[in-house]
Amino acid sequence: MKVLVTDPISDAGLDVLRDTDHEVATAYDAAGETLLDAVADANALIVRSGTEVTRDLLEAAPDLVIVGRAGIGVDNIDIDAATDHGVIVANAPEGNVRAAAEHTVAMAFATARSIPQAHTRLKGGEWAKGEFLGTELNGKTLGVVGLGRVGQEVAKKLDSVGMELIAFDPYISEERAEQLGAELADLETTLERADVLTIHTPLTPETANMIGEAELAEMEGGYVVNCARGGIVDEAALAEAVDDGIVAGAALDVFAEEPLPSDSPLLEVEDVVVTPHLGASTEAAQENVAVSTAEQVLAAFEGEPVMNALNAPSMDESAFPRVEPYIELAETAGKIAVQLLDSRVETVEISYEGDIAEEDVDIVTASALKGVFQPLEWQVNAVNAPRIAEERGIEVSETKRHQAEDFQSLVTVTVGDGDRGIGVCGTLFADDDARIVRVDGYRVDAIPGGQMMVARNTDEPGVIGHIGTVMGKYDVNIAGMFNAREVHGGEALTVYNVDQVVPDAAREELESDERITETKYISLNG
Ligand SMILES: NC(=O)C1=CN([C@@H]2O[C@H](COP(=O)(O)OP(=O)(O)OC[C@H]3O[C@@H](n4cnc5c(N)ncnc54)[C@H](O)[C@@H]3O)[C@@H](O)[C@H]2O)C=CC1
Ligand SMILES: O=C(O)C(=O)COP(=O)(O)O
Repeated sequence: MKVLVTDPISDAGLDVLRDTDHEVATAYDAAGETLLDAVADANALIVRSGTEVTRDLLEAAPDLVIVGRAGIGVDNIDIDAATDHGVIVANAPEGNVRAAAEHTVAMAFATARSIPQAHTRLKGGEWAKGEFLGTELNGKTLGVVGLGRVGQEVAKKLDSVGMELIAFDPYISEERAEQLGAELADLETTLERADVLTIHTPLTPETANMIGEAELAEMEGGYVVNCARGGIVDEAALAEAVDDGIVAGAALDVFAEEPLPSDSPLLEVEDVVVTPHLGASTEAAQENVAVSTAEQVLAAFEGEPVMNALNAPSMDESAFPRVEPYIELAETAGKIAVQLLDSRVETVEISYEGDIAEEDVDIVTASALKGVFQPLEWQVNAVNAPRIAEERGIEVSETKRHQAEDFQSLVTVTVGDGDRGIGVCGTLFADDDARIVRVDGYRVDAIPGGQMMVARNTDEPGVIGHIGTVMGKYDVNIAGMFNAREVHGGEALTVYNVDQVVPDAAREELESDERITETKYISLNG
């Protein structure tokens, strides 16, 4: 597998990848066509905030399995497009939180005490002591917009220097805010009360330009710190508010245009402190996020759950060994069921019985859907299968029953076309040996694999012999079979494992015999 890294990450992460047999390539300055060429044969792409992962880029990378973001923000990644292409997107949401929070605190002090401005004057030979009268943070109010991981860490740190805490975050519980000693309020109140306003939301359509001229007007002499994302605060409005003294000062680590915001008015304003997106740039943070991202790439290559996947089912690592064998079984059951139905799929039901019903089975359900869609869709996998179902208006349901008749665990995939449904039920014997134990209500004991044929015929002497003869005539070798019937002399269903494709002509010849009602060739390959 080839891992392409397009933004600089710590050697600690690169070493995790290099310790495997995978190829690791870096293309730090690649852009435009060069970048598209570089991703053409990549199986994984690792980025930071410097690479725009667009739909075009994803289209240029047909073998991509995962995009790993060695950091938190994924606003530079088109996750929708990745999902459409069946590409996992995973970030590293923990590793740089402390670094980002420390940088935010440093920026709050830097602006409140004019440290960069005083520094520049002194380096220029001026002892401008009398010109700087700072603001003490002790006793002032910190307004936090976005009380997530970084926001909470900043709140804790600035609480310990004696600040009051007020926060605006519509998606956080009162209880969590209370634990931090923060009062939850609406945006307007937060702006009015904050002496220092610090932003910690992701950049989304909802947060873009959420702090503009009207919001800044509420600040009256306060400070604004943004170490989250450029574009959340309107840069022109902030530059003007600081210039006019409505806002006392601002400190920014992030810009609407990066790198080097070419015409941001903020760079011209004396009381605006800036850093070039350094929030996560500590050795510890970079090691953390690089290692975490490399591990997730390896998990994706192994088909294991990717812990921080943003668009794919993820699961608890300790439960994975119990669930893993069912992933393939469900896919197989889905593939068989859809080929037996052989008409438009309108419903898919995945039911779990016995021990497996106790587990988190999202990943198994996604895999069953993958099996159902595989014969129909190019490049379908557990990432995009749930979306394919949704887009096609296919009703997906999941049921769980804690008891399983005769077996420890059963997974049944039933596909329906609105008129009828075909259920294929599988289980695992010792050593995770997969068995199909029920097909459309018939009890069978079939080993799924390779190529199969399922025939329905009347239960009378000579029929199976006739089927064997016809198959032989078409050079199809029968490797194994299981015959099932509900009642003596009624309809029987037989599952054949075959070594060759069953040609249409063979099936037509079989079906021309009035004792044989239906034959279906099933391929589990691909
Ligand atoms: N400058 C840098 O180098 C770094 C920047 N970041 C950025 O910091 C930001 C925060 O990261 P985390 O705390 O890890 O994210 P998080 O997801 O843990 O927290 C974000 C919080 O924002 C809240 N939120 C979402 N929409 C909101 C809205 N419309 N109004 C108010 N609150 C809203 C969410 O409920 C959540 O609590 C992200 O934008 C991230 O990219 C993170 C690390 C380093
Ligand atoms: O983790 C984040 O969200 C960051 O903003 C850090 O960005 P970076 O990895 O330094 O480009």
